[in-house]
Amino acid sequence: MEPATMAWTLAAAGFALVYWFVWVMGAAEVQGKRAVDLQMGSIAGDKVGDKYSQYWSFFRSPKETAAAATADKVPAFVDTFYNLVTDIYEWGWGQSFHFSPSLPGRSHRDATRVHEERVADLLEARPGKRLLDVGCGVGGPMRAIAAHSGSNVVGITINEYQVNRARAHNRKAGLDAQCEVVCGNFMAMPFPDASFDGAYSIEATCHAPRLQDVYGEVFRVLKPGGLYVSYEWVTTPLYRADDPEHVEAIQGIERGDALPGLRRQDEIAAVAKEVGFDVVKELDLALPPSHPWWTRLKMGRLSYWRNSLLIRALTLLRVAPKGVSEVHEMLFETAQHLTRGGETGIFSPMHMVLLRKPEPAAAAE
Ligand SMILES: C=C(CC[C@@H](C)[C@H]1CC[C@H]2C3=CC[C@H]4[C@H](C)[C@@H](O)CC[C@]4(C)[C@H]3CC[C@]12C)C(C)C
Ligand SMILES: C[S@@+](CC[C@H](N)C(=O)[O-])C[C@H]1O[C@@H](n2cnc3c(N)ncnc32)[C@H](O)[C@@H]1O
Repeated sequence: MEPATMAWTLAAAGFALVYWFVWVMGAAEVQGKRAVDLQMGSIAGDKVGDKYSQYWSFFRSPKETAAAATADKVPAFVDTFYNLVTDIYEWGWGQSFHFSPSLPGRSHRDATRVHEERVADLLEARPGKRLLDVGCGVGGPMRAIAAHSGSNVVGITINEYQVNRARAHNRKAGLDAQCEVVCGNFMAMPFPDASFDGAYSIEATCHAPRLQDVYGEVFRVLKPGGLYVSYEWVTTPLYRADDPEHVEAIQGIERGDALPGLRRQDEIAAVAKEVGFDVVKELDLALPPSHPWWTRLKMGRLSYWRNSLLIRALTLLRVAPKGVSEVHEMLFETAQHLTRGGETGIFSPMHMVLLRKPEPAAAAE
């Protein structure tokens, strides 16, 4: 081959390789977000590093002091966290920001959908019903539940960037007539009393410093007789506070997921009763016969490596803002702690409670 032809062939092959690596390999789990679209929510490109340091400063003071002194600062801290991670989550995981038990022989997408549709079925959702999605992310569950049940869903999230992403996805899916999204704090919701037929939260209330504050609000906005399903992040009875390995995994999960402190499994139903709910059902969906929820994290090692490389390249080329690599590295570490929590059985991200707001007559008994 002529040297010039050889050079052109090599250049074309190199270009094709880079194109494949960035556009194809780096494509989103669920079509939509690509590596080249990674932003840091509503944070300006040159402020990502500062915001990332600000995020970490929350964990610097001793735990007890931090929890007490900063409870009122948690929503802002959680908002910063979601500005930092939303695009990476969408790109590397999909539009549903939660785990699900794996289903042998079926895709992650199917497993996610089944886990979401279970919520709609538990709520007996159907056309004409108005549901509340407490901590809705970019709306993956909301769209699955609206499509499956025909009900209307209103989602609330503290993060404005997620509101815009969720609205765009709703329009694209043709579900914007059924799905609405509001920016606000689920501990002080901008909805009138008794304005929803049902409510659910999927892996979101773990961000509340006091579970009473969010469960109390859900109780207020539900109609009497209305059902509420929550998938809660908890430590299980296998967790030992005197085992350094257990403590390391749980603290790692808290630091990498913007949690003011994980709750024990037995606290959930107690808080629900305290705010007035009847507990209809309580079940840890992570326990057998369910298949492990953490295998999806373990299987992704090769893609983490690819993603990390891709992010570094895009940062160097100034396509992705500086600081994305650090955030990605933090998520990689968090994935190890979550996997450890799953393998040891000390942690569950899907402790399910089904609650009912009593009818007035029943409440008076
Ligand atoms: C409910 C919450 C979030 C749960 C999960 C959706 C996310 C927890 C950890 C996240 C991830 C970890 C590793 C990332 C990987 C390094 C990257 O290359 C691609 C994205 C990840 C897989 C990312 C995806 C989302 C999680 C699994 C919390 C916040 C309450
Ligand atoms: C892990 S994501 C789960 C999102 C969604 N439920 C899903 O499964 O895709 C947690 C969500 O809770 C929201 N959230 C956390 N604290 C909140 C608060 N105080 N008020 C409103 N939303 C909050 C976050 O903004 C985010 O959308």
